Amino acid sequence: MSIDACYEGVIAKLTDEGKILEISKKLISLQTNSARVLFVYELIESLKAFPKVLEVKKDDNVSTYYRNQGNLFFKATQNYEALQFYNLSLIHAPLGTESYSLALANRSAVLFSMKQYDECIHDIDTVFAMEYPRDLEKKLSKRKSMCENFILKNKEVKEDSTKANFQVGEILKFDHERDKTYICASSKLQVVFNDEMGRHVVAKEDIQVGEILAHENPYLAVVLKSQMLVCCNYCLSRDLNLLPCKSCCFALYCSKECSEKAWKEYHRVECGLLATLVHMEFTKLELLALRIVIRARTDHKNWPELLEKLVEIEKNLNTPLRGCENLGDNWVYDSKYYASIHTLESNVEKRSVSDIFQKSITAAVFLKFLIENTDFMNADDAKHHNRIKNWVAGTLLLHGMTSPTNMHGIITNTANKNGDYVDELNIGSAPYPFCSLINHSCAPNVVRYSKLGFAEQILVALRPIKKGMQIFDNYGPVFRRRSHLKRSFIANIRPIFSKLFLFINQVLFALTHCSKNVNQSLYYLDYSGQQTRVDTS
Ligand SMILES: C[S@@+](CC[C@H](N)C(=O)[O-])C[C@H]1O[C@@H](n2cnc3c(N)ncnc32)[C@H](O)[C@@H]1O
Repeated sequence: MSIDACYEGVIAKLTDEGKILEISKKLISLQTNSARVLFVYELIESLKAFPKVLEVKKDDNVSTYYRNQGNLFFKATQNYEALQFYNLSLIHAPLGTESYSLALANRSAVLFSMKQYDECIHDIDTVFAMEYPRDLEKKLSKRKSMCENFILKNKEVKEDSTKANFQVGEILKFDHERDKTYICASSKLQVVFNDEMGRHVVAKEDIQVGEILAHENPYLAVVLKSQMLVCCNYCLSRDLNLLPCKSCCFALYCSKECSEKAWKEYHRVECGLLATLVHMEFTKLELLALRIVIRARTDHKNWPELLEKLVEIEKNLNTPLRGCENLGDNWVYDSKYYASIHTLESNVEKRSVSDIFQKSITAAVFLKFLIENTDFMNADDAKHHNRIKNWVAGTLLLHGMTSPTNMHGIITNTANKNGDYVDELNIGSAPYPFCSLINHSCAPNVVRYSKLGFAEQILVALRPIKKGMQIFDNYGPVFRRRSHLKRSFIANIRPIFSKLFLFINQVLFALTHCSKNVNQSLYYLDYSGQQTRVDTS
């Protein structure tokens, strides 16, 4: 059952029972997010409408099926499809089995055919480090030595391009003095507040076109379903040597480090739920809300430490320290700390009942999964149980509301086989708490840019910005239509700017283009392995 079907099922039952008005009135009367979610939770329970959690286990037969699919594509020299089917095969193979080695060995053949020799050797070495069918040894050793020969031949060319990439990295370096509180931002910017604009960012000094104004990493990120087979599930880098989570069939990582960080920060809780989360088609914003709540807890030693921190965060809500973390002698606003995420705008008072009801259903379903299928809510001390349940319920809804208002899509640029700019590609979504303080305009004066295959964003001045002027970003076409903007920029002048965006993207693409296995990103399979989209350029 999808989450939409769950929502529609609840509405249909309430309509049949003639209870829609009564439930809406009750929901409106509730004052806190936790009260709303716990009310909806009881309602879904009474209607017996909670979905069940699915279990998808690693399975040799499924792995073999996908490996055979990969073989078909490989034979047809459709390397990118073959690679993704081998990744599906790998992700479904129980660790240490023959299927696991074969998926890797076959992927190394694709990498060889794609002339990705370092990556090919990497996969072969991974196979050699495991128990593997001995008849593979001769073939893989031969492939490895062919790679080594090619690498030796190409060494000179590679050294030249490394030099060029290094210079390019220097060009985009953010070396301006940083603000002492908003530490990812230039000291030329200032965060201010007024009733009309909420929190917003203004220029403290004149800013030139092209100046880098901020360089921000996200608090965490969610990779899009369509990109799960080609991107690291933690850092979103596109990598040809991804390795799967040992337990679930949904997460691939580019390194042990990413896999361990993901496990510690949220995957330990999410791992057993991912099959259900993918199957139920939760949106990236809903998944972000869940992941943020989990990470908020794992950022702290235990529940009491988090609950104590929340008291401090709430105390600062209506002060200039909103969202800041106390580092002893200094307060900083930094995406590393949950305070910056907890305090993002939720627009709760502008939301309709049906919107709040829908978001409360999602929150209640997440809460149910966390209570019944994970140990997330377990506290050592029984007296905290109710507080924890209330907090998790309310915070799932809070971030169900902050996500659509604040999250940024992570867009990467793609190249064709010749390395020329082709298109923009959406790979994920993430909270960037500083970038989220920037208001929207159809005539923006800054643009956000993600380096190829990375989640970090840089903020670049699109026009000269005079001291005192507000910094404006363009949130995209949907936001423009929102009626609650107090100052609306009605004229749709995005078409004028889109050419400029394209140009800037192309320039930045050219500057940041690196050879890190990202060029073929237009080729992807839907996670199910059923759909293919092939770039023909
Ligand atoms: C990403 S936040 C921007 C920071 C926000 N002003 C705050 O106080 O946190 C987006 C929200 O800011 C407000 N906003 C964005 N652009 C605006 C504008 N041009 N005028 C007034 N409010 C705006 C809307 O409430 C919107 O949902």
